Amino acid sequence: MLYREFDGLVLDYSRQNARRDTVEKLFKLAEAARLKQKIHSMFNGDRINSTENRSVLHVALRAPRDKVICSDGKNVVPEVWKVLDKIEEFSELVRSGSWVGATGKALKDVVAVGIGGSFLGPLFVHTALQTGKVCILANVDPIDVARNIVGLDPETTLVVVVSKTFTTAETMLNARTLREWITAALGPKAVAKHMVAVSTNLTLVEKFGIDPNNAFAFWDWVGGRYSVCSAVGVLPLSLQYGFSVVEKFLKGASIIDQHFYSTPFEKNIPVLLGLLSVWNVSFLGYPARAILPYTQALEKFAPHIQQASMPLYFPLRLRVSMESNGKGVSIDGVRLPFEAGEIDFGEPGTNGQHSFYQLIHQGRVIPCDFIGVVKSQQPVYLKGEVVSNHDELMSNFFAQPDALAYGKTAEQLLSENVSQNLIPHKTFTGNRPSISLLLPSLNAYNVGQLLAIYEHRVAVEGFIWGINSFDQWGVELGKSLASQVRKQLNSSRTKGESVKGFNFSTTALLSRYLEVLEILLPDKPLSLL
Ligand SMILES: O=P(O)(O)OC[C@H]1O[C@H](O)[C@H](O)[C@@H](O)[C@@H]1O
Repeated sequence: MLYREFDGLVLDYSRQNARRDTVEKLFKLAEAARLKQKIHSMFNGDRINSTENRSVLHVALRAPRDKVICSDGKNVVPEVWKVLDKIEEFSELVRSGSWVGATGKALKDVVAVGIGGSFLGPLFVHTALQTGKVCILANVDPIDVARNIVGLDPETTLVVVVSKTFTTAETMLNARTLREWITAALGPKAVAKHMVAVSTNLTLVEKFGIDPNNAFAFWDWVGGRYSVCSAVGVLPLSLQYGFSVVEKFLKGASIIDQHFYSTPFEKNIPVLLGLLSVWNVSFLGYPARAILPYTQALEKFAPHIQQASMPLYFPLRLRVSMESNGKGVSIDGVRLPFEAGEIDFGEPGTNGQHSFYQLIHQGRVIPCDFIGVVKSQQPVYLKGEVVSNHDELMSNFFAQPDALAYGKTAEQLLSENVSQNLIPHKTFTGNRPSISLLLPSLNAYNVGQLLAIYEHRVAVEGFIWGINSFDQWGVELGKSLASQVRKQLNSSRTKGESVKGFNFSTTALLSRYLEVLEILLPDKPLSLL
């Protein structure tokens, strides 16, 4: 049966372009690729991220206290829990109003600043847990920062700077901007009460001026895009929802870790999903995947799985795959003779149905992940209606996979008296693959399960393709070119130096930018804060 259940979750993969014997062959492929050994290597703390010489142990971040998971022969679980305990204590102090700001007032708002993995995971989980309005986000664009602190009072705001390296240009710029916002209003000493940090680089945290006692550590065996279960996500989310809620999220992820590690492949949800993705990408040649949650609360799930980047803002009152598997060489550095990775995109249903589904139904073949939830976070029954608004939403969740799988034939259209000229336009070939994943509800525990399923699915794909899913060298090239441009802008703006050392096209565009800026920028620099 192409249907699996685990711990309240249901996976239906009967609408793939794969038969039972295809799945059997994929298990053989897994065996040939030594998938089981690779999974065990990851959990054993082997340095499977070989280009960075690091273990990949995000599973340790959500392991129960008594579990033993070693990196370099040392059990890392006690260190993990030391930080979790510190977060619990700190977030309770802030939430109860015992931690006061520089002027003695309790803190009401949290602004968390980060980018990439230090942003998207917390944003996804925050958006999933929040039943009310989704908060506004801030980008490195100064106007966004300015807009997002409108209405916030430095006296009652806590800034959490989230950066694994504590060197990322965008994050550090935003952190400096917010430091200035706080110190201008409350004086330099206020940083101690209004700014905390999450990082692996505690030396730079201290250099920045944040008290090391107010820093929450994580470790180089946690990849940025796999860091939401570290202090990166746990601190801001505990400040927002309380530690006990975040603990449930960690438990949900941990139960999937155990399932992934020990369940035979035929019943192993992340393994089945990973193998089917490899089938779709490498054998059927479908380069994209649509992630379509039928719940608005998962609107930031697809961006997290893509691993895009933007800074974030969390009002306390009440906010992985393309970076991982977007590789062109094998783990041994040999150019791949096939395409790896897929283009992930998505929107919650039914919104997506009114924008890009036409392409999915009749244009390109794009395997779809339909994600549905049985119990709505906010059920609404209108007077006189038997079905709830949520049932209406879920009707679409059930209908769309069939529309894709079965399509509509010319014969059916003829029997419906559709006019001849419209028949080609209304014909749908069907045979378009999808999976359906049904969660019992969208509480913190289920969100943890969902996260871990997708994290491990990405790992399975990478293990089969023989690539390193845990490094991201492609990101570095853009960063170093941006830094050259920044230097040029600096020397042009301060010393009037002309643009040099770039290709013709960039030189022309950059010169034009500087020329127009000269005309448009007023004499005095604008302060947006
Ligand atoms: O947490 P940071 O060190 O500031 O890094 C933030 C992000 O930087 C880059 O974009 C990396 O590709 C991401 O994986 C990382 O999450």
